[in-house]
Amino acid sequence: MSKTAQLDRDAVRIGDLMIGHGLPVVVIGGENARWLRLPAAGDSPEARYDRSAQSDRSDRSDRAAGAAGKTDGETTGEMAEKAAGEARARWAGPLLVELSSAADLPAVARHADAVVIGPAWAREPGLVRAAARLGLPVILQRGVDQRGRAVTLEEWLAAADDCAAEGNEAIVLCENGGRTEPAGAASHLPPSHLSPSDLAPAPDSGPASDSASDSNSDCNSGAVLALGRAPDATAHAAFDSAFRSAPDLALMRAARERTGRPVLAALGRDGGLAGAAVAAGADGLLLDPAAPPEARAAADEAATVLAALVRPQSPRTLTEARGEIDRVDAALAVLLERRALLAARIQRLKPVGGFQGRDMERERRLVAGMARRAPRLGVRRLAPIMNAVIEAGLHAAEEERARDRDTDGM
Ligand SMILES: C=C(O[C@@H]1C=C(C(=O)O)C=C[C@H]1O)C(=O)O
Repeated sequence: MSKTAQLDRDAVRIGDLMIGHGLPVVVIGGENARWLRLPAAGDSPEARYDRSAQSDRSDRSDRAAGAAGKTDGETTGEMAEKAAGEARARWAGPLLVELSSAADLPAVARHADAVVIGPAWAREPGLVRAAARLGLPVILQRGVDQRGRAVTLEEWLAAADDCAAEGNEAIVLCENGGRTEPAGAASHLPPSHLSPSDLAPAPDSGPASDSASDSNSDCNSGAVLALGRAPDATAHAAFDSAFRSAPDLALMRAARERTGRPVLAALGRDGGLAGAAVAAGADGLLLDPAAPPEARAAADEAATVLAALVRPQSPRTLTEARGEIDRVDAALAVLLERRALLAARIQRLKPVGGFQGRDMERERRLVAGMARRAPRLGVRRLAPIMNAVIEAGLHAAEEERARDRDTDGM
């Protein structure tokens, strides 16, 4: 019996984590689920050391290389076994393991809850099919392949079809970034003009190497053009790097619409696009194992607050419904806090502020405006709610002013 027990293509279960349409946005790489990238055979000892140090710094040593670094005589498969086994022993929750080669498959089958196929392999049907046959959910990443070429939407979806052809429908599409369109004037070269020496890792992607593993060494970096030959190269390089390594959210959305399968946005170590990814329909956010706490916080916040606004759900159980209420309340709290700050500002701007300067006509109009967006409550029910909100804001503002006066008078 396969571990996936997949019924429907629009939701995939990984351990106790459900990813899909109509379900809460998941954050992988944070508290919900871990992502382990297996060390590649070509990893130099320095690269392994460097990766390990990054993991240690972020206090999240899921990145196997280094922690379970290769010692002499160890095969790639043994390395994978050790790394995946160690990760499993440290973490009981959902564990996603990224292959570095076909030799890793047995270790993945033994220890992982899902197999991750990195962008380097999306166009290797043999490996994709072999991974699908493990019977685990498959996370299929799109980005830049081993030769520095961006995998197209069609190729990505063809790889998903390869998985499905093996009888595995538990597929999650993960958009990593890597543009097919050139971003800067100097990069109007067809991909076939590229040689490995034209490629450089993105700034945060660790030591440069033309090995397959290193061109895929960071979730979100991919390989970018080093525009070293053009005169305006330096000016464009930083922009190009950021642009090319960011997930293509329009493409992610298209993949979701075309296939009905759940999609993830790979954010790398930067939470900056978390909100945009959620708004674009991501069912989950994938963070690099070495992402700093701020990136994880940004991803969690987008998956909670923003998702409550842009991703209405239809929960079926009491637990699901309460989870959704918690997210809506989180969004309300953020907005109530912002409203109270604005109301306090207004009290300072008005000739007469506070309760003394209360403007009942303005309050009546704002309730009427809100009732159009909240027809279930209507004016009659909203009026007392907003009266309480407004009075709470005025009380907080008056207390703050009194404190300020005391401080000034001292
Ligand atoms: C903020 C103001 O002061 C008071 C508080 C209001 C509010 O919190 O929305 C509205 C009207 C006033 O009674 C204002 O005049 O706009």
